[in-house]
Amino acid sequence: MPAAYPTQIEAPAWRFMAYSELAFRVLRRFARGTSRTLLRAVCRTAYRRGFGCADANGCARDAVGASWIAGRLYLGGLSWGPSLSFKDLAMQALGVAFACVVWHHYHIVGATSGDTGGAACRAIAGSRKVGLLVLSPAGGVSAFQAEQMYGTIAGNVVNACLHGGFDCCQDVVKALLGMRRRDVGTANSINLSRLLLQSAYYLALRERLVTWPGERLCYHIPSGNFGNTFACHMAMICCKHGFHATVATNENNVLDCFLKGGVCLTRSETVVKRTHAPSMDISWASNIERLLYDVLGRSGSMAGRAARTRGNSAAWVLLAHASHRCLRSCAVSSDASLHVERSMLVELMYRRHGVAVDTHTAAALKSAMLAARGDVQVALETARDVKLKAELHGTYGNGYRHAVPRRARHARHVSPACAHVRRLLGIPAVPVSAAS
Ligand SMILES: N[C@@H](CCOP(=O)(O)O)C(=O)O
Repeated sequence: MPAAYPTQIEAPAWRFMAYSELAFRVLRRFARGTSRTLLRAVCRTAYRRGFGCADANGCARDAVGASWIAGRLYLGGLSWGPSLSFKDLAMQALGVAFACVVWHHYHIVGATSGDTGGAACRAIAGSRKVGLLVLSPAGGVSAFQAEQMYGTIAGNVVNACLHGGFDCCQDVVKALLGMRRRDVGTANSINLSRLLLQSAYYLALRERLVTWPGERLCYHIPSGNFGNTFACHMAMICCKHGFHATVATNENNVLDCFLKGGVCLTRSETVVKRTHAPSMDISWASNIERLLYDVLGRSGSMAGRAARTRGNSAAWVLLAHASHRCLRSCAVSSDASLHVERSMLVELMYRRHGVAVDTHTAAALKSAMLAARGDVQVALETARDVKLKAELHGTYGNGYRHAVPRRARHARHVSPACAHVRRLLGIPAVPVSAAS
């Protein structure tokens, strides 16, 4: 957690600033001890590389943009990076930062339900100093995501599948980090720098979409591990004018329940349903513990006790208290969606507005469409539709070949750096993957 949040950080000039410069200005307020030259160089390098998409008119696009849908409804475009998901906005910068500041071999471990893994592979593959180990649930990612991750041919990248859901992969990552080794870090939102980098786009979009000072803006955020929403929560605290956030979830609605004043913050992994919005198929949203810390007076022990209700009924009272505090004091609300609603919205968006969205983004759009008419509503994009298209339509076509590796998808090379992490985990010599 940041020791303290900077406040009122935005300035009028931000509206016209390139995203790389704006991200640098957000970051420098949190990372006060770090060289400004280094931070600026990291942002410039990260957001130049691989974000150079042009829009339909051939105009250069910034790393972050918003497309108008109808009335006051916008789609927050965050998936123009190399792996086609919003995770690139943080992972590309982290990849550059790791390469700049790490002197010896460093090991990054990550758990993924599809997007974090792809973004990490794209950001770290080929690095000479950093090794990457990605753990994903066997059969729990889309065909495109599997090809994108398991097809990464680089000596420093290993993909391994675990039998279990995303929670099981994340538990392994947390156990590894718990060993407190200085040479092991993570690509997940457990790593606060990922969330600091993500909070920049909330401020950037707000600057671009709000036209007069009192205008209200609400972000609708597809949420699984709650990292994206926590990044928004941090941005809200730092922002002069504020905005509102709504968490959009699927049938695995533990977050929705918690934020509506119920207390079911966690469920057994066995009752997690597999859906066509797999990034939301989790039983425990890791970053909620950070929100608990903030709403429970920044007390680590209270947040820890409230978060550990798994098998501990005494903590429920504390958790119920936290849930009501969130309801009263946080500008975060929630909405859950069903498969049929998301599928209908994917279809409707394409037919009526000519916009192709993925199933997670559809959950955010549902929430945005139900929200108050007078305010600016921004549904945030999770990934480009192609990442989950095969699951809905049977194929994802050839239009996006640049986002998946061109070579054979079973070859895998193992670098000494990753072999070391593998040994730590006790993973067999040849990594097991869904592809094999
Ligand atoms: N939905 C994520 C799961 C990991 O979340 P993170 O924000 O903690 O990295 C994914 O797509 O991998």
